[in-house]
Amino acid sequence: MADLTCDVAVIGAGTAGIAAERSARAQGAKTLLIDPDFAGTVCATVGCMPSKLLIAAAHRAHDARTAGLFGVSTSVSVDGAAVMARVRAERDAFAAATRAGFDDLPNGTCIRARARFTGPGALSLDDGRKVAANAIVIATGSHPMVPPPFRDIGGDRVLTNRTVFEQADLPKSLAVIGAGAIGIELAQAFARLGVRVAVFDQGDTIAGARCDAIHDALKAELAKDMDLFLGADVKPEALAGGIRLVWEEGDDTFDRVLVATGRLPSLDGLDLSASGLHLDDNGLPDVDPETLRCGDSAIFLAGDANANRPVLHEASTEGAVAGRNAAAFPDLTHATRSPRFTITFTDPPLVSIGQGPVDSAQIGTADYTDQGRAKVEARNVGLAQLYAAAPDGRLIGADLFCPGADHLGHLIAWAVDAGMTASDLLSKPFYHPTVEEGLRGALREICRAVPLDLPGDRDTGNPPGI
Ligand SMILES: Cc1cc2nc3c(=O)[nH]c(=O)nc-3n(C[C@H](O)[C@H](O)[C@H](O)COP(=O)(O)OP(=O)(O)OC[C@H]3O[C@@H](n4cnc5c(N)ncnc54)[C@H](O)[C@@H]3O)c2cc1C
Ligand SMILES: NC(=O)c1ccc[n+]([C@@H]2O[C@H](COP(=O)([O-])OP(=O)(O)OC[C@H]3O[C@@H](n4cnc5c(N)ncnc54)[C@H](O)[C@@H]3O)[C@@H](O)[C@H]2O)c1
Repeated sequence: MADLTCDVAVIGAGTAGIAAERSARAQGAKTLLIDPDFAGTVCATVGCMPSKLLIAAAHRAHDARTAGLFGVSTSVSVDGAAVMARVRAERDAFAAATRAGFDDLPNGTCIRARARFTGPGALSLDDGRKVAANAIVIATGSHPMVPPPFRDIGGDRVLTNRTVFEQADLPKSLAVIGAGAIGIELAQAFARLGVRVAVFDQGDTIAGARCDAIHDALKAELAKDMDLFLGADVKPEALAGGIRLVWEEGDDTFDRVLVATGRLPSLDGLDLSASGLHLDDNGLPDVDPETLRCGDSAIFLAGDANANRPVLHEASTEGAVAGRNAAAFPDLTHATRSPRFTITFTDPPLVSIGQGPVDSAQIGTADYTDQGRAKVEARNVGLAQLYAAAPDGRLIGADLFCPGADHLGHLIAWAVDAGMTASDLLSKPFYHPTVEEGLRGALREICRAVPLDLPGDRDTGNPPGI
C-alpha cells in the first residue's frame, strides 16, 4: 500500500524536474516533486550562474588591464576574497529565487527525500514512504566524474564545480584537468584574475571544437593567458599545502587542482534495474529524444540525466516535454527538437550550432581579425564558419569563435531553425558598424558557391571600415 499516490512523480527538482512538474500540472495531473535538498538547481548553485559571475569579474580585470591601448590609464589590482564573495552573494540570490518558486507549488507537492525504484510505477523514499505513480519523470541531473588518482587525494586541494566557488580567496596557482567547457571557461577566468593557470587534457581537442581553423584560433587565444598541455597523461602527488603534477614532458606544483573531466548522469542509487526498463551495458535506458520516453514504459528521462544535450535550455525543454507526456500517458506528443546549440563562455565565446563541416556542402568563412567593429573594440580575433546544404544553400549549422559570438550564434541558430538559406539571411538588414555585418562575407561565399542569387538590392562590398 502506497503512502503517496499521484499521476506524475518527478524525481529531481533541478531545471528539468521543475519544468516537468509545471508542465504535468498544467495538464491537470496531480504531481509530486521529489528531491533530497531543494537547494535550487545545479545551474544556479554550482553551474552556469557562479561560473558566469566569475567570468564577469575576469572580464572587468581584463578590460582594465588592456585599457592602456585606448589611452586610458588605470592601475589594476584584484581583491580575490572580494571577487569570490560577490560570486557567492549573487549566486545565493539566484538560488534563493529558485527555492522561492517551490513555495508557490500546491501544498504537498514537494517531497524532501531521495527516491529509488521498487517497480515500474513504484518508488521507495529514503524516509521509508512508498510512492505509487501512473508515470514517472527522472530528472536527476549529472555529477562530476573525478578520475581515481585525483579522487584519492581528497582534501580541499582537489576541486570540482561543487567546491571551486566556495574558495574564500583566489589560489596563487591552479591546474585545470580537462579542457572541456567547464575547464576552459574557468581556466581563462582565473588566469585573467591573476592566478597562474595550466590546463591539461588527455585528448587533443579543446571544448569539442569541430573545425581546425576555429580550434587553432581558440588555442592561440587561450595560450595568451595560460599554459596548455594537450595529449597529456598527468599524475597527481599530494604535497603539504599543494599538489605536484607529473606528465610525460615535465612536472609542476600548484596550490589547487580543478578537475573538469566530464560529467556522468546521476542514475546510481535509483535502482533502475527494479524499474522494468531495459538497460544497455552502461546501465542506461533507451530514450526517445522527441518524447523523452524510455523504451515502451511510462518512465521519462529528461535533462543531464539522459546525457543527450547537457545544457540548460535543453534540460528545460526536455523537462516540459517529459512532464506533458507523462501527464497525458499513453497519449504522447512528439516534440520538434531545435538544432543543437552550445556556447562556451570564453573570451571571445566559442559557439557550435547544428551540423558541422563534415555534413556541409558549402562553407562560408568570416574573418574577424580584420573586421571593422571588432577592430574598433580591439577585439579583432577569430572567425566564424557557416555551413550550408546542397542544392539550395540552406543554412544547417555554424562554428564561431569571434567577438559577440554568443549573440551572433543566436541569430544563426534561429536562421537554421527557420530553414533560411544564405540568401534569405543576407537579405535582412545589417547595421553598421556591428559584428553582425561581418557575417555577410561568409553568407556571400555560400551564395556564390551554391550558386544562389545575391539579394539584388544590397551592396555586395564588405569593407572593415566605412
Ligand atoms: C560549472 C558548470 C557550468 C555550466 N554552465 C552552463 C552554461 O553556461 N549554460 C548552459 O546552458 N549550461 C551550463 N551548464 C550545464 C547546466 O547547468 C545543466 O545542463 C543543467 O543544470 C542540468 O539540469 P538538470 O535539471 O538536468 O539537473 P540538476 O539541475 O542537476 O537537477 C537534478 C536534481 O536531481 C536531484 N536528485 C538527484 N538524485 C536524486 C534522487 N535519487 N532522488 C531525488 N532527487 C534526486 C538533485 O538533488 C538535483 O536537485 C553548466 C554546468 C556546470 C557544472
Ligand atoms: N557554457 C556552457 O554551456 C557550459 C559550461 C560548462 C559546462 N557545460 C556542460 O557541462 C558538461 C560537462 O563539462 P566538462 O567540461 O566537465 O566536460 P567535457 O566532457 O566537455 O570535457 C571534459 C574534458 O576532460 C578531458 N578528460 C577526461 N578525462 C581526463 C583525464 N583523466 N585527464 C585529462 N583530461 C581528461 C576530456 O578529453 C575532455 O576534453 C558539458 O558537456 C556541457 O554540456 C556547459
